[in-house]
Amino acid sequence: MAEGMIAGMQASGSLQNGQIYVTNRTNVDRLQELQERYGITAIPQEKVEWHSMDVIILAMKPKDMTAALIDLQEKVQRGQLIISVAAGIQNEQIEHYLPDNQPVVRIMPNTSSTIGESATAIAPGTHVSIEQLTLVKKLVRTFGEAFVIEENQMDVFTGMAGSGPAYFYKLMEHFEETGVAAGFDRETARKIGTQTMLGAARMLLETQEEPAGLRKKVTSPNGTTAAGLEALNEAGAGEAMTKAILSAAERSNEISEELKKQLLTR
Ligand SMILES: NC(=O)C1=CN([C@@H]2O[C@H](COP(=O)(O)OP(=O)(O)OC[C@H]3O[C@@H](n4cnc5c(N)ncnc54)[C@H](OP(=O)(O)O)[C@@H]3O)[C@@H](O)[C@H]2O)C=CC1
Ligand SMILES: O=C(O)[C@@H]1CCC=N1
Repeated sequence: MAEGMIAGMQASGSLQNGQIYVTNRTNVDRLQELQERYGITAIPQEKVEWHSMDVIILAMKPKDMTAALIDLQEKVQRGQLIISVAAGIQNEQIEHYLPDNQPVVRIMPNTSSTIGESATAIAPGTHVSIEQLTLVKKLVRTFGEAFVIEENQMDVFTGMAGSGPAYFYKLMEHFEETGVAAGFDRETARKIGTQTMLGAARMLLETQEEPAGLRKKVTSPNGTTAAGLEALNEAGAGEAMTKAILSAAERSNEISEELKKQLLTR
């Protein structure tokens, strides 16, 4: 996810390469790769001048978050803005490990940040100033659209947009397989699917019409789309989408509960 954000930030031209630093715990080759690919500064953790960073973005797996925060306790400056992209980890849980009144913001991007098309949620913690929130919005907009939400909406946002690209890729896999099985070569089947998905998404964005209205315009009485939609309904496609979003949201909540248990022991 970090690479996706870096790619989007860099391509936006809003940030200079010299403004972006990236680090990790162990994988030196990965750092080298990121530095070569994006022209940013990739350095081992011990060489990071933490005090000179305007913003520290935490993009490790939720399971690695507690250790990372404990490590950060000594390094973070008072008032320094901390952004977390970790699914399921609440601002309060992050604040718990950091000095009093540390400004913390949770964001939930998705991998479409790579091409500047993420739908990213922003949920500020309790110690974030208006200026800092403005800065986060500006940063997030370098890799897509920003949605400022209440933190209690974060689990469901994660189910919708954080995980969302995977649902559409999964649909595309089926779309493509069906085309291939019917005799199209894979490349053509993928292009047909991609253009169809892109066209539908742009119609929604550019016409501002209701999805149901656009659907009706495709659906001739007793025609092919009606047959296709009936099959989708019979297979429970609508319910499946709702279930996917809610299951992901539930998992986000579970991750938060798992961290709460760790919190009791540290
Ligand atoms: N993948 C996605 O689509 C999305 C992911 N997220 C969130 O982003 C986070 C990362 O996910 P993802 O990119 O898939 O995971 P990855 O495992 O690909 O990346 C995690 C990175 O964190 C590094 N890391 C772990 N601990 C530390 C530490 N203490 N200090 C510095 N670096 C550390 C790891 O490197 P090393 O092991 O070398 O330290 C690794 O490069 C998760 O919290 C996830 O919930 C949010 C939205 C979407
Ligand atoms: O699968 C995950 O947990 C992460 C968070 C949202 C998307 N990917």
